[in-house]
Amino acid sequence: MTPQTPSSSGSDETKVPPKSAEERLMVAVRIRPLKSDEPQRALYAASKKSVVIEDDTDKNDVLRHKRGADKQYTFDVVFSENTSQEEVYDVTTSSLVKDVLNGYNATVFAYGATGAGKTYTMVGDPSAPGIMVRALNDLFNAVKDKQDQYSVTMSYLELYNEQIRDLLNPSSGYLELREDSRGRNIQVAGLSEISTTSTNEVMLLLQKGNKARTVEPTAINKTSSRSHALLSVTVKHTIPIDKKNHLRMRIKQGRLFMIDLAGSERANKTKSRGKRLQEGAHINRSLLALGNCINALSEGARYVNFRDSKLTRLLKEALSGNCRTVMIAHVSPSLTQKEESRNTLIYADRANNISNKVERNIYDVSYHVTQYQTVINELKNEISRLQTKMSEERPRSAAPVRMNTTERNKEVRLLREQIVDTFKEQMKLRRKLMEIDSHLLGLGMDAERQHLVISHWESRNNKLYKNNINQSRAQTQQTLRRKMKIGEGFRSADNIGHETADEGSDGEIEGESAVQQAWGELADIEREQERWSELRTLIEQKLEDCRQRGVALEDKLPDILSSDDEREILALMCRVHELEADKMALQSERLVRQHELRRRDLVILRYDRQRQLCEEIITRQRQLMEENKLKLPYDLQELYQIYQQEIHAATYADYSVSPIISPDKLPPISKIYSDPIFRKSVSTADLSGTDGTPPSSADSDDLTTNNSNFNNVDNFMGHPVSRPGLSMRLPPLQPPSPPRTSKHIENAFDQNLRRAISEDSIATSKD
Ligand SMILES: Nc1ncnc2c1ncn2[C@@H]1O[C@H](COP(=O)(O)OP(=O)(O)OP(=O)(O)O)[C@@H](O)[C@H]1O
Repeated sequence: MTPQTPSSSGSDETKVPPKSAEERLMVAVRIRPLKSDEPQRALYAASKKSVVIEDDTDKNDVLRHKRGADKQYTFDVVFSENTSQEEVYDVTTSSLVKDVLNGYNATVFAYGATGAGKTYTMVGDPSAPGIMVRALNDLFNAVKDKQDQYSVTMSYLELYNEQIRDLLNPSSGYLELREDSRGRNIQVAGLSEISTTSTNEVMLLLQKGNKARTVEPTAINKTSSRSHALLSVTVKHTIPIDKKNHLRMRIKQGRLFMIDLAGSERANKTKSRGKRLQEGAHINRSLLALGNCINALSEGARYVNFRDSKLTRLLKEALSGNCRTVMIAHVSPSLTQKEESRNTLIYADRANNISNKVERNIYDVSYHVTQYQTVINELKNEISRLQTKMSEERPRSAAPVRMNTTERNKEVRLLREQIVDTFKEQMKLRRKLMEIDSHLLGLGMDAERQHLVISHWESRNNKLYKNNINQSRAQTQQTLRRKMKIGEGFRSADNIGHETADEGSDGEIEGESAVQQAWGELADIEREQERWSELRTLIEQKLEDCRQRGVALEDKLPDILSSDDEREILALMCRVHELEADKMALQSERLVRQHELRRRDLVILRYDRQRQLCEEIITRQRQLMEENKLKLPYDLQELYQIYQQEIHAATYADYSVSPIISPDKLPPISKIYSDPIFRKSVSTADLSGTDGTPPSSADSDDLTTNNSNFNNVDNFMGHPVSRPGLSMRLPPLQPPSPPRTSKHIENAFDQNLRRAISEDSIATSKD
């Protein structure tokens, strides 16, 4: 079996992989060392890729021994007992870390029976840190000096008895798993997402989380994890697309899940009773659900039931979504654990057949969409801070004793009102900031539009433009500005681009006045941008002041409140923050969708332009052929025919949704019918049967002069495809119209493009 490790794209950002690639799950097996109380071995690594379970039949019983041979399993990689933590990390996870930095999702999960070494691999100990510590370390080192571009957030949860607990904030109780109606977009509501850029802080958080995890001794493992633990780190890399004004951003977002599953166990072996027994049952049930999913996925089932347990719902993306996944199956070499090891290897072997579609999460968003995200992150941070405050045991202050109840209540009310007011003001200022950003975005788009007009003009009038954009642009700009200054009309301008532009032609005059206007507007836009940027700085300062006031007020709380009051207020504030964050998340999601739709509109417009140009070229070429009575090669005839069918098929499809396109509209290529050369001999009656039937080749025989077969449009274009229920009539002849030049098409395209851009700016500024 060829190992197909999750290929790392390294840090080379120019290498853009295919949009989405099918990738097989990587399966590694790690064998833990035998313990002193495990005298007999049943399993060993036969090579770097294979593991053997020994047959335990009596070696002297020749017949039975022959029947039950040792069983060998092959995997992407097998780690023998003495493999170091570093090697395991390097082979399985270090490339995933690079992938995550490049915008991919990745998961590494440890699977296996209880006591097989999963927690050792994932968490490790201080002298031999495991994958989680090493991965976090590498991630933070990679972004250390680029904190302005990267944001890193982490969360850590445990799934214990089918209940989700936040390991970074254990006092928050059980959390809910939410997903949309189609079972996608799975999220844990209320889970703290801590954003940090400090490696030390993140290590402390990890330690804190590990301490909070439910661990109990069992007969098999003194430190048996009774829960599944999921550590998630999200890395967001924001790169300005427009380096000048930072209004449009490209975001690469990758997420790394590191999962330490609880181990499957047999109650009689673990000697579990009571609570332990119940835990074991839950663990086994969720692992059984995981096993079922692995089975179904490995067999290529069309429907896989992820809904059987929370574990499988949480792992859905890793097993069947957009994610590079590595499974590290753990086995004990001990004879006493042979059956458990065999089961693990069987599942690992099946998992080898699972593959995922992996693609990079890169999207372009306008600045204010990222702003929403910033505000949401800030609110989430505040929630975490307040929650930590709530869980801290505070010494009771002397103040409540000094004050009587009425005084204290009055003071508490006042403080609460002040805190809520400051929060409201903060939200108002944040929204104001977003409005300003939105306006700046609109201005940026306006500027882009003007640049489009200018560069269009430049490209038409200045050949240098393509070879040396900057020089050419600066040159054009300088010349135009000089002319504007001295009030010279563009009509009388020299040939600015030193090119062969048609001086005096209507199009040229139009173009010149448009470019003059564009420069004027650009100057206005720049002034506006400056004004709004100043206002933004002012509001930002106000927001910072307001935030400081809020923190100062919160700090007053311990002096005035008894612990219960304080908790109540903090809980209330958390709720308000949560609601605001949820609202913002919804708004930003809506914006992202709108943005995506608008982007697609632009792409469609571009395709449309290409299509129109192709039609123009084909029609003109056909015209030339007709005029010169050229014989059409057979393959070209065929291509025309396919094209004709394609156009009819598209027209048919469009007709069902769009009332604008009539089914009997002749495809643009057939514009040839209206060309003078045809008009001479073709009449409407010739082309369109009154009964709505397509014209036969005999009907159009008159069209031909010499090469009747080749010049007969239906012969070489094929008959229009008739569809049941649709009468395919050819349209009446169009009155002769001047041929549409590519310039006309471009103008129409530019108008559409401009419309789309201005709609975009209107929509964004409304948002
Ligand atoms: N590769 C290894 N090298 C040295 N010691 C190991 C190794 N793997 C596991 N151990 C030791 O074996 C014991 C059990 O390991 P661990 O707790 O990681 O198992 P587990 O699979 O997580 O079990 P459970 O599912 O019950 O939590 C621990 O004392 C651990 O230190």
